[in-house]
This record gives sequence, C-alpha cells and structure tokens, in this order.
Amino acid sequence: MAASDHVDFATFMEGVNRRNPHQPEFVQAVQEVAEDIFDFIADKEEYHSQQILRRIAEPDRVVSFRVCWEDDNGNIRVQRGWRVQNNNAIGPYKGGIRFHPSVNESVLKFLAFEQTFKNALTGLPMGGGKGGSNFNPKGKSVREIMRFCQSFMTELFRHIGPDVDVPAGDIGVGGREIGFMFGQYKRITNHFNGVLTGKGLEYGGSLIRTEATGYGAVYFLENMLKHRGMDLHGKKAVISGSGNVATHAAEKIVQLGGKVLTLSDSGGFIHDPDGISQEKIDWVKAHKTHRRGRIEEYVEAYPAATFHAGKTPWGVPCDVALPCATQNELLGADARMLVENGCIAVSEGANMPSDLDAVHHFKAAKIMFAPGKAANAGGVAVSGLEMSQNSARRSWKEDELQAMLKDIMDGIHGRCIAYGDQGDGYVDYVKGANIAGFKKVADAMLAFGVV
Ligand SMILES: NC(=O)C1=CN([C@@H]2O[C@H](COP(=O)(O)OP(=O)(O)OC[C@H]3O[C@@H](n4cnc5c(N)ncnc54)[C@H](O)[C@@H]3O)[C@@H](O)[C@H]2O)C=CC1
Ligand SMILES: O=C(O)CCC(=O)C(=O)O
Repeated sequence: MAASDHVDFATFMEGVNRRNPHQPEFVQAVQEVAEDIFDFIADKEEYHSQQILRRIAEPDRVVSFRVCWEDDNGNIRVQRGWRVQNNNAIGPYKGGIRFHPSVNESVLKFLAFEQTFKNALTGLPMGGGKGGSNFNPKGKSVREIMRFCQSFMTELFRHIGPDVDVPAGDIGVGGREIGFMFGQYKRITNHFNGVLTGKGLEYGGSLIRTEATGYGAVYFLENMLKHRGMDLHGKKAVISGSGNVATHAAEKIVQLGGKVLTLSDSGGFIHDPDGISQEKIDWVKAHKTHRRGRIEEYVEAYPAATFHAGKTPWGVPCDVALPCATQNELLGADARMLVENGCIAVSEGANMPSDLDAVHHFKAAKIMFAPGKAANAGGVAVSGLEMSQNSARRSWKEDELQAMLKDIMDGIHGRCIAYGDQGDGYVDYVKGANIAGFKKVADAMLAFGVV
C-alpha cells in the first residue's frame, strides 16, 4: 500500500464502529489506543501494509457457551460464559475471569484487547485474553458458587492449557473461585499443571499474587512522583472500590506514609477524614471477603466516617487518586473536579476506569496520569511469575518476588517514559504505554507473516 493509501484514523474508527455494533466499551478501548498508534506509525510503512492494528483489534477468537447450574432450591439456572482470546503473538493468552451481571461480549473484548498491551508491557511472554460470565455471585451460597464454577470449567477446560491460555481472577473471582475451577479442571483432565493463576499456596499458587495489583499500582504512582522529585509521604489519597485491588492499594499507600480517605462499592462511598489505617483496611478485607458485606457498614464500625449513597468519591479533595473498582467509573466531570481540587496524579488500579473525556482532560491538564494497562500490570506480572514457578515446579521466596514485582513496575515506567516523554517535563503515560505495548506485539506479528 502506498503511503497515500493509508487508512486514516477516522476511517479506521468508522470500521471498528461498523464491525462492532452495540459494543461501546470495546470501541472505546480501541479508540484510546488508536489515537496514539496512528501518530506513531505515520512513517512506518510495514505496520500499515501488514494491517497490524486492524488485526490486533480483531480477537483471534471469541468462545461463547451456556453454563447450566442448579441453585439451592433445585431450580435450573442458565448463564452465558465467554473466553475472548485476543492475541497470542508473544505468549499464551493470559487474563482474568470476571463474574458480574454487567459482563457481556463488549466488556470482555475490551478487557482482552487491553490485556494484550498490558501483558506486553510487563516484559514477560504472555498474550492477551479475558473471560467471564454474567453470573451474579452476590447473595449466592458457597455451594451455589461451587456448582457454578464447576459448570463454567466443564466447558472452558477444552479451550485453555498451560501453553495455550491461562486464566486467573478478576471482579467476582478470587482465591475461592479459582480453587473450585482448578479442582474441576483437574477432575476432568487428570492434569495437575499451571493452567490457572491466583491459585492457593498449597497447590501451586505464588506468594504476593493477591497483593500484586494494588501494590503495583502504588509502585507505579510512586515512580511517577519520583520522576518529578516527589514522594507519597503525607499525600492524601482517594480510592474507589473495596475489593482486592482497592484494599491492597490502600495498604501500600499507608505503608508509604500516605493517608487514604475513601473506599467505595456499587452502593456508594465512605469518607473517613481520620484516614483509613491498616487496622481499618483489615476490617474492610474481612468484611468483603468473609462476611461479604457492604461498604456502608464501615460507618457503624468507625463512626467518624460518613457514607455517601449512590455517589463516587472524586469530589473529595486529594493529592492522588486511584480508581480501583470498574470501567467508566470516573467521567469527564469527575476529572475536572479532581484537577480543580488539586489532584496531581491518578493511577488506574481498575481497567479503563476513566472514560475518554476524563483521559483527554487529564492529558490536557498535564497531571501525572497512569492508564490501567501500565499501572495495574503488577497482578498479571506476578501471574506470569506463578506460571514460571509452576513450569519449574518450585516456589520463590516472598522477598525474591517482591523484588521482581518492583523491578517489573520500574521497567514498565521506563518503557512509558521512552515513548511518552514529551520533552517539556511532561510524560504522556497513555501514549507511552500504548506505543511500547503495541511495538512488541506488532514486531512479533511481523515476524510471523500473514497469519
Ligand atoms: N484482581 C486483579 O489482579 C486485577 C484486577 N484488575 C481490575 O481491577 C478492578 C477491580 O477488580 P478486583 O479488585 O479484582 O475485583 P473485586 O471483585 O475484588 O472488587 C471489585 C470492586 O469493585 C466494586 N464495584 C464493582 N462494580 C462496581 C460499580 N458498578 N460501581 C462501583 N463499584 C463497583 C465492588 O464493589 C468491589 O469493591 C477491575 O477493573 C479489574 O478488572 C486489574 C488488574 C488485575
Ligand atoms: O493475572 C491475570 O492473569 C489476570 C489479571 C487481569 O485480569 C488483569 O490484569 O486485568
């Protein structure tokens, strides 16, 4: 294709929209990447002629299946399950499984697409995938969760494998669910291998996998601040979510001398002006993981705090913000409010929590803004380390893994600077992450020819 025949950004996006009707999350994720990639490849003929971005934005395959299970009252329930295998140019498909009523093909395609770039950024050999179901774990008994997980794996097992596709947890899927799924995989296949990550320590799991995403998001934040000669000491942090990522991000902020003011769930947010200490974080972890309670009950345990029903925490003045709940939970108006209130840095613990308007505003305001594909990559990175440990049939020590996680987060920060430094002191981390992730996957694809 001659340079003049190159498809331009608008035509490319028109095609993405046309081919993916009613999939707004997927189109949004592709647009955020394409905005940067089109500039980068403007003078790189091969990426155009080999249609690399067009190919990455078309999943290798989307498997959709029926998941039948029986509830405690003997009723037969039917859910839909999916595995989206987006791209395996640099390694086996890798990415979590989400159980939430909002899960649909668009959400999983966006997550698998993002995962492709994120996994490339870690420097480890992992392709991008994601799966899940519209099953709602809320209010279900442990036996119901177990029956659902077993039924889900009864179909999923034929599409995955330690060198094929290695799922893990995500929203609604933690250690308990991974245990039920691994048990069923082993029963069906008679194989004990590293087909899932986030496993229990007794059966092949890795130390610090549970903490890695939240800790990693704070390490990335720390790196951004350090790059500008600052640190987290005394900084006020606003965090959304109260699950795995949010509570471990809060824990690391507290360890590094910051003050955490908020946590949230789909019912609203709590604001604790005294700061959410380690003891309070432990209470939230137990409340969410064992008692499966709501965040509003925090104010009964800690009366100095207030609960704000149906609201997000972005109006609380802060120095740094970490959206750690779900996609599109931080909108353009929230971004404006954060910047006006003096927020200097945002590190995305969740996947695509900021909508496009918010991302554009953060970039225009030139605050430090780390997109999820860079900031929350610590989780999948330690999953990659779990895969290595499983292959070698050994377990590394905690301090070795902590050092590796830190090193990987430093590496991602460095890659973002390499492609995102604007030369005037401002680093466009979105651009840096998109280009660094794209380049690795694209160059592998070029090596394979047209496949
Ligand atoms: N668990 C992991 O290792 C990784 C998770 N992530 C992302 O981090 C985010 C959180 O995941 P986890 O903490 O693992 O899940 P989780 O299931 O432990 O917690 C999810 C949290 O988000 C909240 N939430 C869900 N939907 C919400 C909504 N509509 N409005 C407000 N709050 C809502 C829940 O109440 C809960 O506090 C997701 O975007 C996930 O994709 C990203 C990288 C790795
Ligand atoms: O550890 C993994 O493989 C999954 C992590 C994940 O789902 C994510 O990075 O969004």
